Amino acid sequence: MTDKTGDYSDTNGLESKTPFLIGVAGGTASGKSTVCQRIMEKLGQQHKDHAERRVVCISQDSFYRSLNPAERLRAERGQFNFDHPDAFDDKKLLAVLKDILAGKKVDIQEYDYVNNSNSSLTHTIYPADVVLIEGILVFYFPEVRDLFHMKLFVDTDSDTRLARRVPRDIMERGRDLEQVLNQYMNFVKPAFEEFCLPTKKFADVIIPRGADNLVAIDLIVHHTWDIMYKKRPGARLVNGCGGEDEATNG
Ligand SMILES: [N-]=[N+]=N[C@@H]1[C@H](O)[C@@H](CO)O[C@H]1n1ccc(=O)[nH]c1=O
Repeated sequence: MTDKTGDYSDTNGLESKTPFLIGVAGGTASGKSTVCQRIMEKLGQQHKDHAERRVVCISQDSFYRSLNPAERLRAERGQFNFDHPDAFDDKKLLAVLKDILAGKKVDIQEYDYVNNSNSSLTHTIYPADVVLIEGILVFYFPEVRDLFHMKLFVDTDSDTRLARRVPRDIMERGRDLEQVLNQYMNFVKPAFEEFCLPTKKFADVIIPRGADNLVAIDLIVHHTWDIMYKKRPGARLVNGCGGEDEATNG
């Protein structure tokens, strides 16, 4: 029988199926990306070829708006606020998410933190079952927030986040300690409190301790799996999400 949401017995059903959109918010260095990676691994998608991957992740950082010359100069001196909503091109993010929901493939630019701008590198996101979008302000813009089917907030202590952020910015983003701490105190911390933390109330699930919280991640993976695949008779379960073919049970 065809269940109320339509017949998914053919694998082509995926292309015509709206992807399950998961927003993952939280402060900088809270573990958002790692939570997304764990969810992708557990759904058995991490090592698949891009074109066949059924769970993908994009970052809100790919949607930083272009800076004018004066802003770029400030950014090089660590005097530009990348944690403020105005730093993002939310209209572009909204348009891309709507394309993803329409089952279209989209090209996403890789952000270059060293040069504070989008790099020429892009990667293609093919139609997928589950699309994760992670970023400090993914719940700030109402039209973007309203597109998510599930909203997760990664709630990690600020001191833990700072302790992670300092070495990362120095080693991976070519900054010095003084600049990192100044930027944190002048922009990152105040903007987190003013713009990011208030969006926690929109979350469906708050994940204390982020990626270390394996119980929370397992609950989220199983719930996502149930929503996405229990409806597809014959869908194969992988990576401990049930371990056997789902028969149609009417
Ligand atoms: N600076 N600062 N903070 C933002 C924010 O905390 C985080 C968002 O992922 O990336 C940081 N960020 C963003 C753009 C950039 O060019 N450099 C940078 O460090």
